[in-house]
Amino acid sequence: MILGALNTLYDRIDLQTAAYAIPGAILVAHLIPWLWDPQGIRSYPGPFFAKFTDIWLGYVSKKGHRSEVIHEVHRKYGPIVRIAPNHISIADPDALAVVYAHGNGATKSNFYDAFVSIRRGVFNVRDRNEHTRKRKIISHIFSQKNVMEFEPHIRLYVTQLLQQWDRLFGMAVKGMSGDEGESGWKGRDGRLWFDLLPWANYLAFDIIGDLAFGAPFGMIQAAKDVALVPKDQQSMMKSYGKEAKEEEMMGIPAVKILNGRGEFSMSLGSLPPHWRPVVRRLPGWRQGGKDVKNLAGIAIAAVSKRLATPVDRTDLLSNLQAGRDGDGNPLGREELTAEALTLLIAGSDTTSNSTCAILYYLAGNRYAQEKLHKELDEQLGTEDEVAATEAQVKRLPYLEACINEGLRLHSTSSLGLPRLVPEGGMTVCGQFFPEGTVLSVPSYTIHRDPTVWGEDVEVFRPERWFEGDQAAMQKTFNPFSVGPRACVGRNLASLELLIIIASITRRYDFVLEDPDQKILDKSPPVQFAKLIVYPFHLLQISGHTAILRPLLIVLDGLECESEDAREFAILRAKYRSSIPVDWPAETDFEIVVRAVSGLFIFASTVMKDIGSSEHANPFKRLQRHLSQALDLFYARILHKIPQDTSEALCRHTQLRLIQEMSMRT
Ligand code: HEM
Repeated sequence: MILGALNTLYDRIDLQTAAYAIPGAILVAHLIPWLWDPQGIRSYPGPFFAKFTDIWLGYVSKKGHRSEVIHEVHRKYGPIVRIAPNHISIADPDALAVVYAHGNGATKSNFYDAFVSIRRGVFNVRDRNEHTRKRKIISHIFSQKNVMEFEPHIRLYVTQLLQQWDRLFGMAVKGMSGDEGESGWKGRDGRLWFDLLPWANYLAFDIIGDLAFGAPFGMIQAAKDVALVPKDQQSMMKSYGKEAKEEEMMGIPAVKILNGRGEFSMSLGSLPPHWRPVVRRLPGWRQGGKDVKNLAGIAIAAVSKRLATPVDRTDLLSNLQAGRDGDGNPLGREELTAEALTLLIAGSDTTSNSTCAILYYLAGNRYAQEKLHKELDEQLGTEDEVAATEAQVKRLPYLEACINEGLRLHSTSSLGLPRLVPEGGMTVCGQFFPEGTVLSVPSYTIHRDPTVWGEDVEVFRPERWFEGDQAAMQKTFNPFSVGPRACVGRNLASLELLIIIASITRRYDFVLEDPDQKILDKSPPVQFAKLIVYPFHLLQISGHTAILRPLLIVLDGLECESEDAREFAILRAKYRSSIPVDWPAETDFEIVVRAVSGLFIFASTVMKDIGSSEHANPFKRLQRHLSQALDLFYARILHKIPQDTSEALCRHTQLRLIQEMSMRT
């Protein structure tokens, strides 16, 4: 019947009429709501197309730079802008406490429907009562006490990761290269070069796999993005408790799929719900739909494996199983799987992207990285434990400032999280918004508000966390969101970041391959940085702390006014942490002589050690530092001793040092 009607219509309408009628109808369909203006928001400025259609926001989201574009829109039009026909973005820190407040009646908007797979989980459930029930079960899992029990597991995987890097480093300094990690690794200039993002993903997936399902995905050990999914998801869910056969499973790239799914859901969620079934079938979107399904498969396989082989410890899944709904009933298998999937998604790429962002900024900022090295060396001591412990990292102000500064510049959820105004409307920053309006506060933009953070908002400068208006900064800093839908895994995420960043920075020095390379603010971000990694704990390696004494005296003599000297101040502090504190401060001639000879002995001894070990590369760094130290030493100290003596001393020391070094290189 419908076909018949369409045929009749087709016969009656000629192509020319259709060419006018179709765009005309589309225009009218968009113009009427704008003229009618049911929410009374027509007066708010914003991009022209965004006033009439959701396509603008959908397009911007699909392109992957939503937060940056919205930021530019705010710079152009001011703090309150219309970014879709029914969506107002408010870039004002004061709005956070209203839009996301406890008890304000606002719910998540239909944006979150695009993130549902299997069934709604705590992240994408929109009904308030349903959310309260789920949240009660889940927040218990993430109590500070429970999170502390996870600490050894986090450290285990950080250790595995660093052992892998050490192994690759050993080969890289011999000039080798390999294909472990998504884009492989190579040795160049005696250093190890690789892309950090895949490794950060392996780490995050293995940690969350262990915490959630009692076993890691094994990505670090395999150095590969791979997870098992069932070929038939439904039947596997029905047979939970039975061990799956090998032929029922297949391997898929989990990280790739997670990223694809994030991009897909983000852009689909920005479109009106009635368009989504059509749009998801379009060529650029079909793969995203498959990713959503495959991702669910990862959770199904992991839950199935875990239920078939129970582990003798508490993990998130056992906590979920112990949870009860309002009537005292346990979660059904679908709900259990949906929540496990939520934790897998929420706890993996968030942590890995944050890790990458923080290390990216540290890699691009020598001063901050050295300062962090210093704090870690001083506080963590000289023990050669690979992964730092919670007790070691919990009160390190500079480490915390580096993490906060990284999260300020690069929050993984930097877009404004959309909330639906409840019955009765909502007044935000003096403006009234009626029921049904969608409001959001973009973290990306408020994290760059110069009135809060200062004029250098784009600069990674951890020091800002010790200056300025602390209350304003704390109020504006929003990486984990606020209110009833704030991140439930925040305690866990913070602990992970502290241990990961401390352990990596303490052990390695890293730089960007291309210093001008910008971090991309895609959500989720794509790969952005290469790291150079090499162990810097020369002194711990050498174990010759006694010989360090004269070296310190030399370094102590240096004044710290120039950039070079600042680096030496950091170096000195680092070395000092390995040495007994009862040192004479004098720099008389005797001591200078001892210092220079000590420097020489130190250098040659360390070089002997290093030269005979596989760590040939740190030697180069030491060599650079020592020759710089000597240059500065000559320039600034030697004028204090008789010239002929100093010249003889210089020549003698320099010559022997150079000879020794050239023998070793
Ligand atoms: C650096 C790491 C992390 C960041 C930056 C982060 C950030 C956030 C943000 C901004 C939200 C609010 C999302 C929204 O309203 O749409 C959120 C929610 C959530 N996060 Fe995290 N998160 C991190 C790590 C984790 C971890 C490790 C877990 C657990 C394993 C986790 C579990 C959750 C859950 C379950 C929710 C939904 C809470 C609810 O709606 O009640 N997150 N997270």
